[in-house]
Amino acid sequence: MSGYIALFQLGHFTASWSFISYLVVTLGVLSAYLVVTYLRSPLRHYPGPFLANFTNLWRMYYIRRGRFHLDMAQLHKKYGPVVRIAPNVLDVDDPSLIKTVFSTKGDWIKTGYYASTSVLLDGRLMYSIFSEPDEDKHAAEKRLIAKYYSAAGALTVEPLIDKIIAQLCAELETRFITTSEIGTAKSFDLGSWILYYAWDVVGNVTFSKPLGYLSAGADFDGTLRASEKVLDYFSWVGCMPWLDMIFEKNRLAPYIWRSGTFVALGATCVRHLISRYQDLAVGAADKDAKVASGQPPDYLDRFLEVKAENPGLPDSQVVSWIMINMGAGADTTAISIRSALYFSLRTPGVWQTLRAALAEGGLSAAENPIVSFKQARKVPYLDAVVRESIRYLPGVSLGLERYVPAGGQRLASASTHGKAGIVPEGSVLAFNPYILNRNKEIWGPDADEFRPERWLQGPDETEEAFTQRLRAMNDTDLSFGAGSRICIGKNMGLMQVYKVVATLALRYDIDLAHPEREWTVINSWFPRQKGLEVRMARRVR
Ligand code: HEM
Repeated sequence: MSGYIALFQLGHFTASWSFISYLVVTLGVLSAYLVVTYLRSPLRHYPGPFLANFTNLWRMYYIRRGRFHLDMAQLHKKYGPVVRIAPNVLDVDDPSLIKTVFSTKGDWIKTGYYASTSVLLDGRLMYSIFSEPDEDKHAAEKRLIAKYYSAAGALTVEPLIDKIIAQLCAELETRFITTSEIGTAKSFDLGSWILYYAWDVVGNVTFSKPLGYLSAGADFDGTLRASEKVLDYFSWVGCMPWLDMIFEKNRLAPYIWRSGTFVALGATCVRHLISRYQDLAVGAADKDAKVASGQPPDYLDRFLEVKAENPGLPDSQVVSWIMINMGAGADTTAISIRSALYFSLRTPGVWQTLRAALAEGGLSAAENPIVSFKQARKVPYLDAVVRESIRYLPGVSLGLERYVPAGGQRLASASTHGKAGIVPEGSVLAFNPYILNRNKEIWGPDADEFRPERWLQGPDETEEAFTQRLRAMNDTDLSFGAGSRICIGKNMGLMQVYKVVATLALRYDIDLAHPEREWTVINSWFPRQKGLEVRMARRVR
């Protein structure tokens, strides 16, 4: 018996010993790897959080917390304009570099961060216009569809947008706006309705069919939640893009991880394309007949037109374009509309000034039940409110990352921080619109305040001084990116913010239900807000 015990103890001891040996070896290898990573990094002299010296995990962890824009603001306060946030990545708050990095030359390539938004097709990664790293391929693709998103192109879908704004108002009036006394109005989450609206717009401009969220008053098929999950995933996995191959971009992933987030979005888009082909086959979706009946062509009509003009263009390309409208067009627009409403309602005097400005601009609910973009653009204070809202909380509030091209890049802004010099080719510079949009040298000491007036000429400001100030603001504002990779949907997104804000302001009295409460912002590349609770009443004055 005692022999067995001795043997067991020996076995136990041996097992513990081998476990300890493995642990020591693993920790040793890991430490050596981290130290070598640190020593090999040409960026190690730049300041930043200690752990970010060794691994991308620091950045990934903080991004996953959903408040990275605020974390970065703190870090820039502490370390200055250049902060090292990973062994190979610097976050840069230097407006003087924007024209170099975000130019139309296409020498600053998008990093692997963007790749996870691509889909795997027949075992091959299929880049989208958003994620394509090859600038020549990107330019060739963009050329095919850019005109449909230009200022003039976006105007052609305005009637499709108007229909959904009308539906938004009708749904709100039926469900919540039942009185002209704001004191007795019931409170509700306007933020969710703005999201339903934005997704229905995407459906209507892309397929001439709203997706049905406004009429359901809910995320009835889970797509909106799925889209949030896609963004949550994209925001952190991009820090170590190879992880995407394990979690998503392989044939087994959907079975193992039940992820398949981009796959699900892709499948929805394929369904819409098949449905259009079926309609075309029975003569139910002919574009010319549609136009003859007074309806504008939708984006899918346009994409199929491009496909017809370019034989050989695969259906997967059309699906990729549809996915862009769905994935990039709805959440960003909803976020920007929510910001314009929330910050204007919350900042004393702004909402009242906006309503007075709309009236001075000759707009009224009776004459302009749905405000046209042309009319909205004529009201300078509305323009100021929209631009300030997007500056204050840009629809993308994580770093726009680019690889430093051949020859490296000198960072003048880092000269006060140790061994500044040339950042070598292949390093990554990240420009976070949220950070640049709060740069005090450009926006003034009150950069952290919401103040639409900054976009207007001051009472004591000369024309020349204002022009100069405006130019500096425009050149720094990365809310829609810039250069060859500027947002393709900027015109369509902006048009909706102007129209929806003006229409709601003219038609309704709106109060925040809890003015004392801050809303919640979860930053997953798009900073989505929760808690735009309001009371709304029919406007009688
Ligand atoms: C107010 C709403 C919007 C905001 C704030 C916004 C913001 C941005 C930003 C900051 C970028 C630059 C990304 C980078 O350089 O890394 C971008 C790119 C892009 N956006 Fe938007 N966006 C908005 C609306 C839309 C809409 C409606 C669409 C739909 C078509 C869209 C499609 C795209 C595409 C395709 C790109 C990539 C462009 C390229 O790489 O050539 N966006 N957007």
